[in-house]
Amino acid sequence: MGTGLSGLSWVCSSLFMRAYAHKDELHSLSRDIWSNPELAGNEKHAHDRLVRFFSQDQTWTVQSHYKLPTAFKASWGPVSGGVGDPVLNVGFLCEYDALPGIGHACGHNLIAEVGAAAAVGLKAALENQTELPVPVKITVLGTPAEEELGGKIELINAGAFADIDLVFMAHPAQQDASFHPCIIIEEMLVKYYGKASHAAAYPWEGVNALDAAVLAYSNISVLRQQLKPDWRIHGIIKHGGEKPNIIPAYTELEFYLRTPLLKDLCDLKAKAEACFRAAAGATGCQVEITSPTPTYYNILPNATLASLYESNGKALGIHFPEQPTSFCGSTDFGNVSFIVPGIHPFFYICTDALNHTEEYTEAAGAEKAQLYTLRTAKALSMTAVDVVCCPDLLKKVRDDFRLAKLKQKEEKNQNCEKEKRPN
Ligand SMILES: NCCCC[C@H](NC(=O)CCCN)C(=O)O
Repeated sequence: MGTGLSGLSWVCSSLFMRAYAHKDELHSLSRDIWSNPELAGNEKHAHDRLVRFFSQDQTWTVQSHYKLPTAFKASWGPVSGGVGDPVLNVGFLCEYDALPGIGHACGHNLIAEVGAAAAVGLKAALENQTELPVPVKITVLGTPAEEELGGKIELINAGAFADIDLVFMAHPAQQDASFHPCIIIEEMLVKYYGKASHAAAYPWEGVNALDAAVLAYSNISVLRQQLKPDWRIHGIIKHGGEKPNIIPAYTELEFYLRTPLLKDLCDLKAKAEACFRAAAGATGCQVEITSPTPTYYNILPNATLASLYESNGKALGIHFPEQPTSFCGSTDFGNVSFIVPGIHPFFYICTDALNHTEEYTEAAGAEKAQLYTLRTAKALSMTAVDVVCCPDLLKKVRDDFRLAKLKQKEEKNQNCEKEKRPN
């Protein structure tokens, strides 16, 4: 195989046929994960299932429980190149955590399938190649706990991305998009401490922590009217008391704060904190405010990878609407995008249902999502093939990455002091 062939012609010759051969196995993989939904950090069944999937082909080296109890790593290669040549390590990410009560309502079972399928597809295309411009290795990382805790951030901190050169994953949504920014998110946990008393006999002796929680919730609702259209703040009361005749001595709220820019997040945090503290003042409660999980960053764009993905996707029949999706979520892939050049496209799965609903859970397990899922995996593999085969493209991808980071750095310089983000 020479270096001049496009990803598409390669794929037509080998990858399509061989990846197609795995289609039932891949569907069974995602269906099994879908049937056994597990919350962030507890994805034992999914971890074991994915480890088995890769271990059955002995050309993969598989590390279970890789740096985190439910993370794994599967590596293949390097192929081609001479001894001592620098290796290009292409990463694919699998997510597999579910949501409380509604299972795989964000379709992370399909993210696992896309990651596995794209890696298997790339391996099929590269197997037996001896004339690649650089030796290539494939790494699949099982990245748990996206919905909560930020598994990828823990893996970054543990060095799991240190030797990866490019990273690919894709997320199910309402339409196809080669790039969607995803916004920064920070969590706020608010605890009010009051004083219990008999609610009928001695109400004047109590300090009502539920009143504080309700006022806090209302303060935020009032604040919302004055926020910028692309900011988000939303929360729940996690603990609201024990019994109507006991004045609640303790309540707990969990809020998510989101903005596209870090400097806006600082403003939003300050406004939210004022709302929470005002509720404490009004009721006489003590308040404790913490951010229990790390901040998820926005996704850095990579124009070259996005445009290659779009061309490959179009060749496979993917339609990319002019009007980008209004999906306004957040992901710990954002933090990865600051460390390694990569893409996180969105893909349609043959439903109008919205993420985080029971209808979406059903769609993520349905047979009809398969065509879209595997087509997405193929487009990712083809994009990887393009970059692997063409050193100029690899250089462009790396230049885009540097440029995007530089732009963010300029933005970061306008931020409040205490915010940290990788340079
Ligand atoms: N610590 C809270 C993280 C919430 C992340 C969650 N992610 C998703 O819904 C996936 C969407 C894109 N990956 C969110 O609420 O945005």
